[in-house]
Amino acid sequence: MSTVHLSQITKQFGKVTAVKNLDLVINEGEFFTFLGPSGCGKTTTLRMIAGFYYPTEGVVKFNEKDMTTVPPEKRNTGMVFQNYALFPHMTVYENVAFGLKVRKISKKETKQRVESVLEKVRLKEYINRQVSQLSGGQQQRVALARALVIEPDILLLDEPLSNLDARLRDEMRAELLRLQREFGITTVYVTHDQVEALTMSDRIAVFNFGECQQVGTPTEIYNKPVNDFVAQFIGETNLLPIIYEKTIDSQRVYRYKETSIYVNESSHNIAKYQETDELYISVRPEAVIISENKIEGNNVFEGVIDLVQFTGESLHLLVKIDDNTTIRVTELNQGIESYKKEGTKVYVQLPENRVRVVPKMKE
Ligand SMILES: Nc1ncnc2c1ncn2[C@@H]1O[C@H](COP(=O)(O)OP(=O)(O)OP(=O)(O)O)[C@@H](O)[C@H]1O
Repeated sequence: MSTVHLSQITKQFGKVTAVKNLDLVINEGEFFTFLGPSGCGKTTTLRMIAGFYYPTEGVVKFNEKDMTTVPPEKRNTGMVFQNYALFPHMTVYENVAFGLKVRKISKKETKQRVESVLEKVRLKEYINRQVSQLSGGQQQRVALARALVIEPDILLLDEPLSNLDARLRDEMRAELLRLQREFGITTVYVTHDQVEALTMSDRIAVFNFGECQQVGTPTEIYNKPVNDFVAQFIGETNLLPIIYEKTIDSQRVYRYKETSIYVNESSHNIAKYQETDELYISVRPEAVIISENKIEGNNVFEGVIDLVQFTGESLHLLVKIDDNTTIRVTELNQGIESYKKEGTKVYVQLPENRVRVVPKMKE
C-alpha cells in the first residue's frame, strides 16, 4: 500500500494545458475519486500516477519515493481501463495470469493466485471460459481481477463502470467497494458521474479546466461547495446572485434583488472569497421550506408553483418567485394523497443555516 503525493503538477500537450499546478495527497487505503466534466484533466492525472505520462512540471511520489519519471512497469500499480482492454480470445485464466507471466512468477504460484483472486471477484466457475463469451459485468470483474492479482500498491480505475447498463452499474459499485475494503488498497477512481463519486469515495477531488477546485469528503463537497461550479456540478442547487449589503452584530447580510438574505456565520465560506468577487448563494432543493401559509422569519419569498413532478420517493417543485427566477424545492413523499398543485400561491424560505455563500469560479 502506498500514499500518493502530487506536488505542483502541470501537464502540457503542445499548447493545451491538461493539468495545472495540482497539489494532492492520497492517503494509504483511501478510495479517492477524481470527478469532473469531460476534458478537465482527470485521466491525464491518473496516467501520470500510472507512469503512462510524465508531468511537464512537478513531482509524483509514492510514500516518500520520487516516481516522477519511473516507467509504468516499475510502479506496481494495477489499472482498469474503461474498455477493459482484455484479450477476447483468451480464457479468463489466461487473461488474469498474464501479468504474473510477464513477472516470471512460477506456474504453481500463478495458479494459486489466479484462483484466489477469481474467487474474490466471484468468477471462479468461469475460469476456463473465453472472455468474449462473458457479459459486460463479468468482463469488468476479469479486468479487476487482472489488476488485483499482481498485488499492486495502488489500484487505478478509469471510468470502469461506464460501459455497463444502469442496474449492473449499481451492482458493480457495491462490488468494487467491497473488494476495495477487503484488499484495503489505495484506490484512485476517475468518473464524471457524481452519484458514483458521492456513494463510493472516502474523498473526492473535483476538477474543472485542468485545475482541482475542491478536495473533501462527499458530505463536505455536497454541503460546503467552495464555488458556483462545485455547487452546480454535484447534486442540484439553487444559485442566486447576491451582493453584500451590511453587517448587523457581526452577522453579514446580503441582498438578492429587493430581498435581504441572512446567512449563518458558518455558511460564509469567507476564507475562499473576497468582497470584489461575483457572489452567489447556493441552497439545496431539499433544504428549502415551502408552505401555503405565510412563513415568518428571514429569507422568505412569495411565489407560485410552476411545475410539480412526483418521483415516488419525493416531490420536485419549481416555484416562480419573480419573472426570471424559479426556486427548486424537493419534499419527501409523506404518503398523502393530495399534494401541492401547479398554480398554487406559496411561500418559500431559504433557511439561514442551509444557505451557502459561494464565489464564481475563477477561470
Ligand atoms: N495525448 C494527448 N494529446 C493532446 N491533448 C491531450 C492528450 N490527452 C489529453 N489531452 C487534452 O487534455 C485535456 C484533458 O484531457 P483528459 O483526458 O485528462 O480529460 P478527462 O477529464 O479525463 O476527460 P474524459 O472524461 O472525457 O476522459 C483535454 O483538453 C484533452 O483534449
